[in-house]
Amino acid sequence: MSLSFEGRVVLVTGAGGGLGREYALAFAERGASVIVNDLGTDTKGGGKSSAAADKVVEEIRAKGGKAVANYDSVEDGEKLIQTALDAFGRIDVVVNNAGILRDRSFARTSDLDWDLIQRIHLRGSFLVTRAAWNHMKNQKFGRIIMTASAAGIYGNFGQANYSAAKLGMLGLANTLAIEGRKYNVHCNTIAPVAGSRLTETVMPPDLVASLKPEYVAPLVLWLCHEQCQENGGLFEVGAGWIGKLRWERSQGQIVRKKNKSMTPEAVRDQWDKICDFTDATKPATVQESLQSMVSVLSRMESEDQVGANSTAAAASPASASGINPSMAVGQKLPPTTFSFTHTQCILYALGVGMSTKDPDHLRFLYEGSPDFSCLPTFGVIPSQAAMMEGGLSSVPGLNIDFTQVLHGEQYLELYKPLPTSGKLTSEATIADVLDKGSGAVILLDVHTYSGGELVCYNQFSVFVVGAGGFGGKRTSEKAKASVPPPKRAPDAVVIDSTTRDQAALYRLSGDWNPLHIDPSFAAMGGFKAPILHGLCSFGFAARHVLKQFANNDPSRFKAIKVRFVKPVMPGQSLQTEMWKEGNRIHIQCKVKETDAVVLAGAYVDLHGASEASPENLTQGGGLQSELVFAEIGRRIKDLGSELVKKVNAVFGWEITKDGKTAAQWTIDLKNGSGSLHKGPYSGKADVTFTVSDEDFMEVVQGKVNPQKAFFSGKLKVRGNIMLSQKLEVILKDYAKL
Ligand SMILES: CCCCCCC[C@@H](O)CC(=O)SCCNC(=O)CCNC(=O)[C@H](O)C(C)(C)COP(=O)(O)OP(=O)(O)OC[C@H]1O[C@@H](n2cnc3c(N)ncnc32)[C@H](O)[C@@H]1OP(=O)(O)O
Repeated sequence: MSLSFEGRVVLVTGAGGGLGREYALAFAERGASVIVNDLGTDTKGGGKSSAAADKVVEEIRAKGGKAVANYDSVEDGEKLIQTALDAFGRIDVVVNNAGILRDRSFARTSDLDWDLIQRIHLRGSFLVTRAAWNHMKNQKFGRIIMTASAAGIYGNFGQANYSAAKLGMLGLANTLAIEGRKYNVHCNTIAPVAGSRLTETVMPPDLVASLKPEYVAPLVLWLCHEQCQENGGLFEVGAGWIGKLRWERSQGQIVRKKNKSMTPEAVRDQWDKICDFTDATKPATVQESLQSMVSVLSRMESEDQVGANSTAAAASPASASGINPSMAVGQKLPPTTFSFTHTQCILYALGVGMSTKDPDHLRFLYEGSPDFSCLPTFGVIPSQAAMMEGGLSSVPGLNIDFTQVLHGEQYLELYKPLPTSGKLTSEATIADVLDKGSGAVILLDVHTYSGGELVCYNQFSVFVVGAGGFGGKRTSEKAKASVPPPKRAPDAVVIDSTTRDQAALYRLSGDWNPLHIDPSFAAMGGFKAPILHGLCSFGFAARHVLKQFANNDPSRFKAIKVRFVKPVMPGQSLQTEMWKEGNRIHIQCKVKETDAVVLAGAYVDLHGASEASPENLTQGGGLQSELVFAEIGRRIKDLGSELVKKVNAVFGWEITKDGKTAAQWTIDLKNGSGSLHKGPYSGKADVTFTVSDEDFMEVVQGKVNPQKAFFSGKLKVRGNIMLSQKLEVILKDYAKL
């Protein structure tokens, strides 16, 4: 099928001769209505005449084509576009071709030589394109051509002004390509070589003769056709040949050590490596470019730890081609350290939809709450940092297009309740790589430690759309399986809205993937708008279960598994359906507005309400003070009537234990507060406790059963809330143990 431009309206600037004229004739010949713009100046911008444009319009009309002339300067961009709208009612294609030369050696380039060239080429292209931009966006179609030059790409003696303007146009085109993509407005750049009024001043006549404009125009027509999806490309074209250009970057070299200054001598000493293009990479986006910078930092971190030396190359987008499981599986990412305070815990809780509207949420939102806690699903955050900062892209055998990465599945298991502040170290390993046909699945196992003790384990399943078909296996025994829910109506359903800014808020917890905020990035992944983080919906679902089946007690949480089957858009409502089967709560989440299942095969495993007996606490012997106290708190809460009796005896107060008004007890060493509550935890703390140094030591060392210590009076309860200050001091001292 020949390429038709029937119904399209095309503006060609500088179309009175040379390349511009050729484009205008070619577009018209294929049915386009053409605006032939030419100011009628000479090659240096002098003089003015309507003759050049008129002549081309006549030529077109003589052949039965449609064309009108325009004689305005490209600096009057609006007028050019108005001509198109007046004559034909729309504008589909802009070919920025007009230009003049003011060649001078750099030393002799005057302000005027400089300004004139920038104004006509760069500013003119900007003004004409801007005038057309909204029309193109609104009609969801537009094609723009920028005319650069080899002089800009490579430099050329005597053309400093022209080179600068021409490469400026490439920069303009690169960004327009990104901004226009989702509106089907594409922008490409050509660097043509043709015998024209401009080139005849710098080329021998016989060469000019062989470089005919008609050997350039077909590329321009193709790039401007609706069938062509090329966007943001740069092409050299001439004499019937076309080549595409792209950036290449050497693997480079890290020239400083962490926390050390960077010296010119280090740069000198590594110069050969910095400039060595062996295994060069080809970053195509700012994201790809920055990705390697992020990885460089984490690599420095790991070098600092192991004293190794490495190149930034390994941190730059993988130079291996495609997915190669035999290279990738078993690879470890550099360990990462995640330091956090209550601020991150609260920010995360807000990110997964907690709100002060619900009094139950206060314990996760206010560090002053007596039972202030970290949501269990916060456990994914330090681990994710390990993957993102650790540079998945740096793993040999994983050459991934990050615009195609989706979160496929997630498993999280906690071995201890998460602290509300601290330092966690994570180590990630590529557990397996699967070929799912429509995509590749990368399984990452991440273990997170606090001071050498395992706190949680995550398995991330990363789905790379379109990266399948590399001949790998389809399943893995290492994958944590998802489990379908029972075939009966759910035992409980919770409906909760996400907000329009849910992803914008959630990302502040550390998942900076532009897919969730940047419309152009989302468009590259094939989405109409940025989508919600999978782990945000996951956080919503988990807290629904925690509220429904565990009275919001984070210490009851054991593990969660989720598969993300469809994206969620910020602002949609999540409907979590839950089935209780013993300590396993099966879950399924739908988007309420569309009824589409978005989380499937999911479950939360809870600890039973009386799974850990106080006796068990002493068995480890080496339990840390914080955990002992957390457990004491949990057990005291479960002691029921015994506790009620004891407390009532000590204070003469009445605390009932009838489920909802159960006495609750928590301790947070970092915040130095411990309290017994009368009634639900949203109530005021009524009672504080204290303990002597020796007795506390005995409990910590596991020599004394905390339950017995409590009832023997070694762990004393006091009825004066003001004593919490004293308690704080005591506990802070012990926190150092
Ligand atoms: C450093 C980087 C770290 C990155 C971590 C993540 C960063 C985050 O910022 C990114 C996100 O949060 S993205 C948002 C959350 N995720 C989503 O919205 C994805 C939703 N899911 C989908 O669109 C499809 O399921 C889709 C597209 C995933 C698959 O759909 P299809 O291609 O149609 O697949 P289908 O034909 O149904 O099945 C083919 C095989 O693939 C398996 N499969 C399907 N969905 C899967 C999923 N979600 N996870 C894992 N495997 C999945 C199927 O089971 C099938 O395999 P098999 O035949 O062997 O069973």
